Amino acid sequence: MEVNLQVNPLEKWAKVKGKPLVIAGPCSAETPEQLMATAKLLKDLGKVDVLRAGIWKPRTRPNSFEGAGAEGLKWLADVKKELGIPVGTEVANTQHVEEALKYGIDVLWIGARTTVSPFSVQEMADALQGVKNVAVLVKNPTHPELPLWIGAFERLYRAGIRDLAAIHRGFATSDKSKFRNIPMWQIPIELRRIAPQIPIICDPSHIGGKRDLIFEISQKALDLNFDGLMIETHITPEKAWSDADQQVTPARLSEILSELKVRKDSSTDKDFNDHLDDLRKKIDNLDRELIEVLAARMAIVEKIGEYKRENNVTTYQVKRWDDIMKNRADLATKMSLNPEYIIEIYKIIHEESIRKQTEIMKAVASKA
Ligand SMILES: O=C(O)C(=O)C[C@]1(C(=O)O)C=C[C@@H](O)C=C1
Repeated sequence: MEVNLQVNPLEKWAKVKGKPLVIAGPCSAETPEQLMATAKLLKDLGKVDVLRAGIWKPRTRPNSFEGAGAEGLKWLADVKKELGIPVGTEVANTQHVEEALKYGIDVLWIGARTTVSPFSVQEMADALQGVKNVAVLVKNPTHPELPLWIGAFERLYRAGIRDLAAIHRGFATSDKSKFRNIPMWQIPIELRRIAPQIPIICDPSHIGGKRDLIFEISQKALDLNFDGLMIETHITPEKAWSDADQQVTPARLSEILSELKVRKDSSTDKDFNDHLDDLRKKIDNLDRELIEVLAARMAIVEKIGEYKRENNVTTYQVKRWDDIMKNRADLATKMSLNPEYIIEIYKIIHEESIRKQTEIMKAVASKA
Protein backbone atom coordinates (compact mmCIF):
# COMPACT_ATOMS: atom_id res chain seq x y z
CA MET A 1 0.00 0.00 0.00
CA GLU A 2 1.43 3.35 -0.99
CA VAL A 3 0.67 6.35 1.19
CA ASN A 4 2.15 9.76 0.60
CA LEU A 5 0.69 12.29 2.99
CA GLN A 6 2.96 15.22 3.84
CA VAL A 7 1.16 16.03 7.07
CA ASN A 8 2.59 18.60 9.46
CA PRO A 9 4.72 17.41 12.36
CA LEU A 10 3.02 17.63 15.73
CA GLU A 11 5.22 20.55 16.85
CA LYS A 12 3.66 22.70 14.13
CA TRP A 13 0.24 22.85 15.80
CA ALA A 14 0.65 21.34 19.25
CA LYS A 15 3.67 23.36 20.33
CA VAL A 16 5.39 20.36 21.88
CA LYS A 17 9.08 19.85 21.33
CA GLY A 18 11.03 16.84 22.50
CA LYS A 19 8.20 15.51 24.65
CA PRO A 20 5.03 13.55 23.98
CA LEU A 21 1.83 15.53 23.41
CA VAL A 22 -0.56 15.19 26.35
CA ILE A 23 -4.29 15.54 25.80
CA ALA A 24 -6.35 15.19 28.97
CA GLY A 25 -9.79 15.99 30.27
CA PRO A 26 -13.06 14.31 31.12
CA CYS A 27 -14.66 11.67 28.95
CA SER A 28 -17.73 13.95 28.86
CA ALA A 29 -18.32 17.59 29.67
CA GLU A 30 -21.11 17.19 32.25
CA THR A 31 -21.64 20.69 33.63
CA PRO A 32 -19.78 23.99 33.12
CA GLU A 33 -18.52 23.72 36.73
CA GLN A 34 -17.18 20.15 36.36
CA LEU A 35 -15.41 21.06 33.12
CA MET A 36 -13.87 24.27 34.43
CA ALA A 37 -12.77 22.68 37.74
CA THR A 38 -11.08 19.76 35.93
CA ALA A 39 -9.49 22.09 33.37
CA LYS A 40 -8.07 24.38 36.09
CA LEU A 41 -6.41 21.47 37.89
CA LEU A 42 -5.02 20.16 34.62
CA LYS A 43 -3.73 23.56 33.56
CA ASP A 44 -2.02 23.95 36.96
CA LEU A 45 -0.10 20.70 36.41
CA GLY A 46 1.71 22.43 33.56
CA LYS A 47 1.94 19.08 31.74
CA VAL A 48 -1.24 19.10 29.62
CA ASP A 49 -1.16 20.51 26.10
CA VAL A 50 -4.81 20.14 25.07
CA LEU A 51 -7.96 19.94 27.18
CA ARG A 52 -10.38 17.31 25.89
CA ALA A 53 -14.06 16.76 26.62
CA GLY A 54 -16.70 14.83 24.73
CA ILE A 55 -19.98 16.63 24.17
CA TRP A 56 -21.56 14.35 21.57
CA LYS A 57 -21.09 10.81 22.86
CA PRO A 58 -21.74 7.84 20.59
CA ARG A 59 -22.96 5.26 23.11
CA THR A 60 -23.38 1.56 22.48
CA ARG A 61 -26.97 1.57 23.70
CA PRO A 62 -29.55 4.34 24.08
CA ASN A 63 -30.54 5.62 27.52
CA SER A 64 -26.90 6.25 28.49
CA PHE A 65 -25.70 9.85 28.89
CA GLU A 66 -25.23 11.02 25.31
CA GLY A 67 -23.36 14.22 26.10
CA ALA A 68 -24.26 17.84 26.77
CA GLY A 69 -24.56 18.58 23.05
CA ALA A 70 -23.83 21.94 21.42
CA GLU A 71 -24.26 23.75 24.75
CA GLY A 72 -21.00 22.12 25.87
CA LEU A 73 -19.13 23.96 23.11
CA LYS A 74 -19.67 27.19 25.00
CA TRP A 75 -18.19 25.60 28.15
CA LEU A 76 -15.15 24.52 26.14
CA ALA A 77 -14.81 27.99 24.63
CA ASP A 78 -14.97 29.48 28.16
CA VAL A 79 -12.16 27.15 29.32
CA LYS A 80 -10.05 28.19 26.34
CA LYS A 81 -10.70 31.89 27.02
CA GLU A 82 -10.18 31.77 30.77
CA LEU A 83 -7.21 29.40 30.94
CA GLY A 84 -5.63 29.93 27.54
CA ILE A 85 -5.39 26.19 26.88
CA PRO A 86 -6.31 24.66 23.48
CA VAL A 87 -9.48 22.57 23.58
CA GLY A 88 -10.68 19.53 21.67
CA THR A 89 -13.81 17.45 21.21
CA GLU A 90 -15.17 14.54 19.15
CA VAL A 91 -17.19 15.20 16.01
CA ALA A 92 -19.27 12.68 14.12
CA ASN A 93 -21.11 14.64 11.42
CA THR A 94 -21.09 17.84 9.38
CA GLN A 95 -23.25 19.73 11.85
CA HIS A 96 -20.86 18.89 14.72
CA VAL A 97 -17.92 20.14 12.65
CA GLU A 98 -19.65 23.40 11.73
CA GLU A 99 -20.73 24.13 15.29
CA ALA A 100 -17.32 23.25 16.75
CA LEU A 101 -15.60 25.58 14.26
CA LYS A 102 -18.00 28.40 15.20
CA TYR A 103 -16.81 28.11 18.82
CA GLY A 104 -13.12 28.06 17.91
CA ILE A 105 -12.45 24.48 19.04
CA ASP A 106 -8.77 23.83 18.26
CA VAL A 107 -8.68 20.04 17.95
CA LEU A 108 -11.40 17.80 16.54
CA TRP A 109 -11.28 14.05 16.61
CA ILE A 110 -13.23 11.50 14.67
CA GLY A 111 -14.27 8.55 16.82
CA ALA A 112 -13.69 4.88 16.07
CA ARG A 113 -17.35 4.27 15.30
CA THR A 114 -17.31 7.08 12.74
CA THR A 115 -13.98 6.23 11.09
CA VAL A 116 -15.60 2.97 9.92
CA SER A 117 -17.93 4.98 7.65
CA PRO A 118 -16.26 6.54 4.60
CA PHE A 119 -19.51 8.47 3.89
CA SER A 120 -19.41 10.21 7.28
CA VAL A 121 -15.68 10.90 7.05
CA GLN A 122 -16.05 12.34 3.54
CA GLU A 123 -18.92 14.61 4.62
CA MET A 124 -16.81 15.93 7.48
CA ALA A 125 -13.80 16.37 5.17
CA ASP A 126 -16.03 18.43 2.84
CA ALA A 127 -17.13 20.58 5.79
CA LEU A 128 -13.46 21.12 6.69
CA GLN A 129 -12.38 22.05 3.16
CA GLY A 130 -9.99 25.00 3.32
CA VAL A 131 -10.36 25.43 7.10
CA LYS A 132 -7.20 26.65 8.83
CA ASN A 133 -6.23 26.53 12.50
CA VAL A 134 -7.86 23.25 13.33
CA ALA A 135 -6.14 19.95 13.93
CA VAL A 136 -8.01 16.75 13.12
CA LEU A 137 -7.24 13.48 14.86
CA VAL A 138 -8.59 10.20 13.56
CA LYS A 139 -9.19 7.28 15.89
CA ASN A 140 -8.65 3.82 14.48
CA PRO A 141 -11.80 2.14 13.14
CA THR A 142 -13.39 -0.28 15.64
CA HIS A 143 -12.11 -3.26 13.65
CA PRO A 144 -8.47 -3.66 12.57
CA GLU A 145 -8.77 -2.55 8.93
CA LEU A 146 -5.72 -0.38 8.34
CA PRO A 147 -6.71 0.81 4.82
CA LEU A 148 -9.96 2.24 6.24
CA TRP A 149 -7.98 4.22 8.83
CA ILE A 150 -5.61 5.45 6.11
CA GLY A 151 -8.56 6.27 3.84
CA ALA A 152 -9.86 8.69 6.47
CA PHE A 153 -6.51 10.53 6.50
CA GLU A 154 -6.52 10.67 2.71
CA ARG A 155 -10.02 12.19 2.64
CA LEU A 156 -9.04 14.89 5.15
CA TYR A 157 -5.72 15.51 3.41
CA ARG A 158 -7.50 16.02 0.09
CA ALA A 159 -9.67 18.62 1.84
CA GLY A 160 -6.46 20.53 2.62
CA ILE A 161 -6.11 19.55 6.30
CA ARG A 162 -2.42 19.15 7.15
CA ASP A 163 -2.57 19.19 10.97
CA LEU A 164 -3.47 15.53 11.23
CA ALA A 165 -2.69 12.75 13.69
CA ALA A 166 -3.86 9.22 14.44
CA ILE A 167 -5.29 8.05 17.74
CA HIS A 168 -4.83 4.39 18.60
CA ARG A 169 -7.70 3.39 20.91
CA GLY A 170 -7.64 -0.37 20.40
CA PHE A 171 -10.06 -2.68 18.60
CA ALA A 172 -13.43 -4.10 19.60
CA THR A 173 -13.36 -7.74 20.61
CA SER A 174 -15.76 -10.36 21.85
CA ASP A 175 -12.85 -12.41 23.21
CA LYS A 176 -12.17 -12.48 26.90
CA SER A 177 -9.37 -9.99 27.39
CA LYS A 178 -7.99 -7.81 30.14
CA PHE A 179 -8.44 -4.88 27.74
CA ARG A 180 -11.69 -3.12 26.90
CA ASN A 181 -10.41 -2.77 23.33
CA ILE A 182 -7.52 -5.04 22.38
CA PRO A 183 -4.47 -3.00 21.38
CA MET A 184 -3.26 -5.15 18.42
CA TRP A 185 -0.07 -3.08 18.45
CA GLN A 186 0.90 -4.48 15.04
CA ILE A 187 -1.71 -2.19 13.44
CA PRO A 188 -0.24 1.16 14.61
CA ILE A 189 3.25 -0.33 14.07
CA GLU A 190 2.30 -0.96 10.43
CA LEU A 191 0.69 2.49 10.13
CA ARG A 192 3.99 4.02 11.28
CA ARG A 193 5.92 1.90 8.74
CA ILE A 194 3.82 2.82 5.72
CA ALA A 195 2.95 6.42 6.70
CA PRO A 196 5.80 7.55 8.97
CA GLN A 197 4.73 11.21 8.72
CA ILE A 198 1.46 10.67 10.59
CA PRO A 199 1.92 11.31 14.33
CA ILE A 200 0.33 8.62 16.50
CA ILE A 201 -1.29 9.31 19.86
CA CYS A 202 -2.24 6.49 22.20
CA ASP A 203 -5.55 6.47 24.08
CA PRO A 204 -4.83 4.12 27.00
CA SER A 205 -8.18 4.95 28.63
CA HIS A 206 -10.17 3.24 25.86
CA ILE A 207 -7.68 0.43 25.34
CA GLY A 208 -7.59 -0.46 29.04
CA GLY A 209 -11.11 0.43 30.10
CA LYS A 210 -9.71 0.45 33.65
CA ARG A 211 -7.60 3.19 35.25
CA ASP A 212 -5.12 0.64 36.65
CA LEU A 213 -4.02 -0.26 33.12
CA ILE A 214 -3.32 3.29 31.96
CA PHE A 215 0.30 3.46 33.08
CA GLU A 216 1.45 0.19 31.48
CA ILE A 217 -0.34 0.89 28.19
CA SER A 218 1.09 4.43 28.06
CA GLN A 219 4.63 3.19 28.71
CA LYS A 220 4.31 0.57 25.99
CA ALA A 221 3.07 3.23 23.54
CA LEU A 222 6.01 5.51 24.34
CA ASP A 223 8.40 2.58 23.91
CA LEU A 224 6.87 2.04 20.47
CA ASN A 225 7.72 5.64 19.62
CA PHE A 226 4.21 7.06 19.80
CA ASP A 227 4.03 10.85 19.76
CA GLY A 228 1.49 11.47 22.48
CA LEU A 229 -1.14 10.29 24.93
CA MET A 230 -4.81 11.08 25.38
CA ILE A 231 -5.83 10.25 28.95
CA GLU A 232 -9.33 10.72 30.31
CA THR A 233 -9.20 12.77 33.50
CA HIS A 234 -12.05 13.80 35.80
CA ILE A 235 -12.18 15.64 39.15
CA THR A 236 -14.22 12.78 40.65
CA PRO A 237 -13.80 9.82 38.30
CA GLU A 238 -15.99 7.41 40.26
CA LYS A 239 -18.89 9.85 39.87
CA ALA A 240 -18.36 10.42 36.13
CA TRP A 241 -21.49 10.25 33.96
CA SER A 242 -19.69 8.13 31.35
CA ASP A 243 -16.75 5.68 31.42
CA ALA A 244 -16.23 6.07 35.18
CA ASP A 245 -13.84 3.08 35.43
CA GLN A 246 -11.26 4.40 32.99
CA GLN A 247 -10.79 7.98 34.20
CA VAL A 248 -8.13 9.23 36.61
CA THR A 249 -7.92 12.31 38.80
CA PRO A 250 -5.65 15.16 37.70
CA ALA A 251 -3.34 14.24 40.64
CA ARG A 252 -3.05 10.64 39.41
CA LEU A 253 -2.47 11.87 35.86
CA SER A 254 0.41 13.95 37.15
CA GLU A 255 1.95 10.88 38.84
CA ILE A 256 1.52 8.78 35.71
CA LEU A 257 3.17 11.44 33.56
CA SER A 258 6.15 11.80 35.89
CA GLU A 259 6.66 8.04 36.18
CA LEU A 260 6.60 7.42 32.43
CA LYS A 261 10.00 7.01 30.82
CA VAL A 262 10.46 8.80 27.51
CA ARG A 263 13.23 7.04 25.58
CA LYS A 264 15.01 8.31 22.49
CA ASP A 265 14.46 6.57 19.15
CA SER A 266 18.17 6.14 18.45
CA SER A 267 21.56 6.91 19.90
CA THR A 268 24.60 8.80 18.63
CA ASP A 269 26.92 6.83 20.94
CA LYS A 270 29.47 4.98 18.78
CA ASP A 271 30.02 2.04 21.14
CA PHE A 272 26.29 1.52 21.45
CA ASN A 273 25.80 1.60 17.67
CA ASP A 274 28.77 -0.74 17.03
CA HIS A 275 27.49 -3.27 19.51
CA LEU A 276 23.96 -2.99 18.10
CA ASP A 277 25.36 -3.61 14.59
CA ASP A 278 27.16 -6.77 15.79
CA LEU A 279 24.00 -8.13 17.36
CA ARG A 280 21.95 -7.27 14.27
CA LYS A 281 24.45 -9.14 12.08
CA LYS A 282 23.83 -12.21 14.25
CA ILE A 283 20.10 -11.79 13.72
CA ASP A 284 20.61 -11.44 9.96
CA ASN A 285 22.52 -14.75 9.92
CA LEU A 286 19.95 -16.55 12.05
CA ASP A 287 17.13 -15.22 9.86
CA ARG A 288 18.90 -16.59 6.79
CA GLU A 289 19.12 -20.00 8.48
CA LEU A 290 15.47 -19.75 9.50
CA ILE A 291 14.39 -19.10 5.92
CA GLU A 292 16.64 -21.91 4.63
CA VAL A 293 14.99 -24.28 7.11
CA LEU A 294 11.53 -23.11 6.02
CA ALA A 295 12.48 -23.67 2.36
CA ALA A 296 13.74 -27.21 3.16
CA ARG A 297 10.52 -27.89 5.10
CA MET A 298 8.44 -26.67 2.17
CA ALA A 299 10.32 -28.96 -0.25
CA ILE A 300 9.21 -31.93 1.89
CA VAL A 301 5.64 -30.60 2.12
CA GLU A 302 5.61 -30.50 -1.70
CA LYS A 303 6.84 -34.11 -1.89
CA ILE A 304 4.11 -35.15 0.57
CA GLY A 305 1.60 -33.23 -1.58
CA GLU A 306 2.56 -35.19 -4.68
CA TYR A 307 2.47 -38.44 -2.76
CA LYS A 308 -1.00 -37.62 -1.42
CA ARG A 309 -2.20 -36.73 -4.91
CA GLU A 310 -0.98 -40.08 -6.32
CA ASN A 311 -2.72 -41.90 -3.47
CA ASN A 312 -5.86 -39.75 -3.45
CA VAL A 313 -5.39 -38.58 0.15
CA THR A 314 -6.60 -35.21 1.53
CA THR A 315 -4.21 -32.32 2.08
CA TYR A 316 -5.42 -31.57 5.59
CA GLN A 317 -4.44 -34.24 8.12
CA VAL A 318 -6.22 -33.41 11.37
CA LYS A 319 -4.47 -35.89 13.63
CA ARG A 320 -0.97 -35.01 12.40
CA TRP A 321 -1.71 -31.29 12.62
CA ASP A 322 -3.04 -31.64 16.17
CA ASP A 323 0.10 -33.61 17.16
CA ILE A 324 2.35 -30.92 15.65
CA MET A 325 0.54 -28.13 17.53
CA LYS A 326 0.91 -29.91 20.87
CA ASN A 327 4.47 -31.03 20.35
CA ARG A 328 5.75 -27.65 19.08
CA ALA A 329 4.03 -25.83 21.96
CA ASP A 330 5.78 -28.19 24.43
CA LEU A 331 9.11 -27.70 22.68
CA ALA A 332 8.63 -23.92 22.84
CA THR A 333 7.94 -24.07 26.57
CA LYS A 334 11.04 -26.20 27.13
CA MET A 335 13.10 -23.59 25.30
CA SER A 336 11.59 -20.72 27.34
CA LEU A 337 9.62 -19.40 24.39
CA ASN A 338 6.00 -18.31 24.67
CA PRO A 339 4.03 -21.32 23.27
CA GLU A 340 1.29 -19.01 21.93
CA TYR A 341 3.88 -17.20 19.82
CA ILE A 342 5.16 -20.47 18.35
CA ILE A 343 1.60 -21.70 17.72
CA GLU A 344 0.78 -18.54 15.77
CA ILE A 345 3.88 -19.10 13.61
CA TYR A 346 2.89 -22.75 13.03
CA LYS A 347 -0.62 -21.73 12.01
CA ILE A 348 0.91 -19.63 9.23
CA ILE A 349 3.33 -22.43 8.27
CA HIS A 350 0.47 -24.95 8.08
CA GLU A 351 -1.76 -22.60 6.09
CA GLU A 352 1.03 -22.22 3.52
CA SER A 353 1.54 -26.02 3.39
CA ILE A 354 -2.16 -26.46 2.63
CA ARG A 355 -2.06 -23.70 0.01
CA LYS A 356 0.95 -25.32 -1.68
CA GLN A 357 -0.55 -28.82 -1.60
CA THR A 358 -3.88 -27.48 -2.94
CA GLU A 359 -1.93 -26.02 -5.87
CA ILE A 360 -0.29 -29.42 -6.43
CA MET A 361 -3.69 -31.16 -6.42
CA LYS A 362 -5.13 -28.57 -8.84
CA ALA A 363 -2.22 -28.84 -11.25
CA VAL A 364 -3.14 -32.44 -11.97
CA ALA A 365 -6.87 -31.83 -11.97
CA SER A 366 -6.36 -29.32 -14.79
CA LYS A 367 -4.06 -31.77 -16.69
CA ALA A 368 -6.59 -34.57 -16.39
O1 LIG B 1 2.04 -34.36 7.35
C1 LIG B 1 1.41 -34.07 6.32
O2 LIG B 1 0.47 -34.77 5.87
C2 LIG B 1 1.74 -32.84 5.60
O3 LIG B 1 1.30 -32.63 4.49
C3 LIG B 1 2.58 -31.79 6.29
C4 LIG B 1 1.74 -30.81 7.06
C5 LIG B 1 2.78 -29.79 7.65
O4 LIG B 1 2.91 -28.68 7.14
O5 LIG B 1 3.43 -30.16 8.61
C6 LIG B 1 0.77 -30.14 6.15
C7 LIG B 1 -0.57 -30.47 6.10
C8 LIG B 1 -1.19 -31.40 7.02
O6 LIG B 1 -2.44 -30.98 7.48
C9 LIG B 1 -0.33 -31.77 8.13
C10 LIG B 1 1.01 -31.47 8.16
